[in-house]
Amino acid sequence: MAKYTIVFVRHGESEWNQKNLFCGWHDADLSETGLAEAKNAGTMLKEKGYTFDIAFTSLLKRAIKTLYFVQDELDLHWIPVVRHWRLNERHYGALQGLNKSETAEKYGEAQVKIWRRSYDTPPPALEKSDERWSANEVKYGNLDESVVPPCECLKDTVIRALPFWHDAIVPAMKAGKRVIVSAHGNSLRAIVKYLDNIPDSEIPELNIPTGIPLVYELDENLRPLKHYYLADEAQVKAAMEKVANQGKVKK
Ligand SMILES: O=C(O)[C@@H](CO)OP(=O)(O)O
Repeated sequence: MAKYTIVFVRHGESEWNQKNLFCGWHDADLSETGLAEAKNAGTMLKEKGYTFDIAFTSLLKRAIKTLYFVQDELDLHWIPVVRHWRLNERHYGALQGLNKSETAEKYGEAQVKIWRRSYDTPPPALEKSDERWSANEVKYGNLDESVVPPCECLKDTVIRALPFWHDAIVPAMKAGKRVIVSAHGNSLRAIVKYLDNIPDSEIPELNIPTGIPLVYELDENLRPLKHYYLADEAQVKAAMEKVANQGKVKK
């Protein structure tokens, strides 16, 4: 029997998802569709009887707002919310702001897949002089500049996300709290890779859809017993394919 249950949700569609732009640490807002997805995630959780004692999210508004709309549906505005940069999206470096399909036209779909999904090949790095350099943003002002990445491959995201998993999320679960995590496609891929021990060679094929709650049931050693999305299989499959196809040349 499961000792712990944790719910992950990737934020609803952002305005930059809608435009098919590499987003990373750029603080894109939810699109209208994303807002509806966030509310729908809350409704699905409510219908299935989920409730939470604490929530964790990133410093990016697409995840924070998604969490808020989930809380709103569940009438859980009052629970503690811990926001942390370690749950941020993977930093997409100099690709941030570029269109994924146009980048595939220019560099080829295979290269874009490497940049999007390989475990340890990072995208091109941002220069400190670039106006997109994240350390210039007020919200990262209290961070040591050396931890603000110029770009990240998934391996880098695993390395920076796991300390937060172990030091903040696990203790909350062990204290008996029901936890929800609202984060991002790649920060969630990082956590799920760790939980399910997914090999580096298989992780490129994992895509996490927006706005569909993903439930993990864990044993007393925090090993996953099973996981499932709160949506039917066909819907999840289609949503995953949609994410995978974002890196393809537009026909
Ligand atoms: O652009 C991004 O930051 C991420 C998530 O939206 O995209 P991808 O699925 O290409 O890693």
